Amino acid sequence: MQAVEISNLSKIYRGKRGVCVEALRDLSLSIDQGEVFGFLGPNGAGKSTTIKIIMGLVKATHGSTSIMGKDSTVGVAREAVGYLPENPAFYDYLNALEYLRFVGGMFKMPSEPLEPRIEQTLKLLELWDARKRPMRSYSKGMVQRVGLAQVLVHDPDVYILDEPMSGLDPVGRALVKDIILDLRRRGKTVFFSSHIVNDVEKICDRVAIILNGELQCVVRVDQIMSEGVIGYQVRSRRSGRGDSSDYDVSKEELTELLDRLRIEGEEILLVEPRRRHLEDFFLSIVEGKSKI
Ligand SMILES: Nc1ncnc2c1ncn2[C@@H]1O[C@H](COP(=O)(O)OP(=O)(O)OP(=O)(O)O)[C@@H](O)[C@H]1O
Repeated sequence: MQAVEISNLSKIYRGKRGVCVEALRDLSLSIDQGEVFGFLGPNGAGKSTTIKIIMGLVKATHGSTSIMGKDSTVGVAREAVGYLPENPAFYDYLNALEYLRFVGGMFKMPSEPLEPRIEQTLKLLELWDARKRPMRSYSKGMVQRVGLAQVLVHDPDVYILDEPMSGLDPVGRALVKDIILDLRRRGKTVFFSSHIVNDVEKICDRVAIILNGELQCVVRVDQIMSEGVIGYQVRSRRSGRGDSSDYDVSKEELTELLDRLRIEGEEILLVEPRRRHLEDFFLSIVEGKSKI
């Protein structure tokens, strides 16, 4: 059984004056259980629309979505899900502690696992000291962290996150990456959208790229990374001398260079692959330079 299944999804938004926007066209995706899956696309590509349809917030024009084998438009299917909306907004007059108690109550969690879980989650997201301040006083990044806290507090099996790194500083982004990696270690499924490709590269098993509402490709990140070695940087130093020399060589030229440097009595300090990053791949798809 797939954790999330999206089948032939289409969405046309119809405006009041008959203006139509085709946001999704025949999108199909399967997310395996235990997988971290990145949903990439530029602004306006259709990522949030897809996620809102899965979460039952927007109605599809055609197609269907399921979570753990159940129709995701039926509420009971979403009990196993932690959902982070894009730009979360919370009750301004509640503090983080009260809000997480409210969320735990919605998931019918008894106070015994709930209270320690709230403490653990608020500490993890560095909100513990601010837990009794009303959320209207929180910064943008703090609100995003509350959004992540309410996703984690009931320990669901499936996580659907719309731009989880949005509004966070580099420290906050690194924390979110660690949290997602920890979820993967614990066998959870994470489906998240982003347009910041560098954030995705280190944590995803697979990514899908969507453009103008159409799926362009689904790729394994490790495959892109391993196929992406385009050459090597080599640094060497003549024995007894302080200065080092750098060389950029292709894959084919590497062995010949290393042999030559050894014969010349050079000490090899570094051999580092230069690879095509996921971002290069993403840009080549989005800019139409390559297709899969
Ligand atoms: N309620 C709406 N009414 C009309 N058009 C909409 C509505 N919501 C989204 N759209 C349009 O649908 C398309 C896809 O939007 P969507 O928000 O799904 O993209 P996205 O990939 O999430 O973008 P971003 O990265 O900027 O958040 C865009 O052209 C957008 O203008």
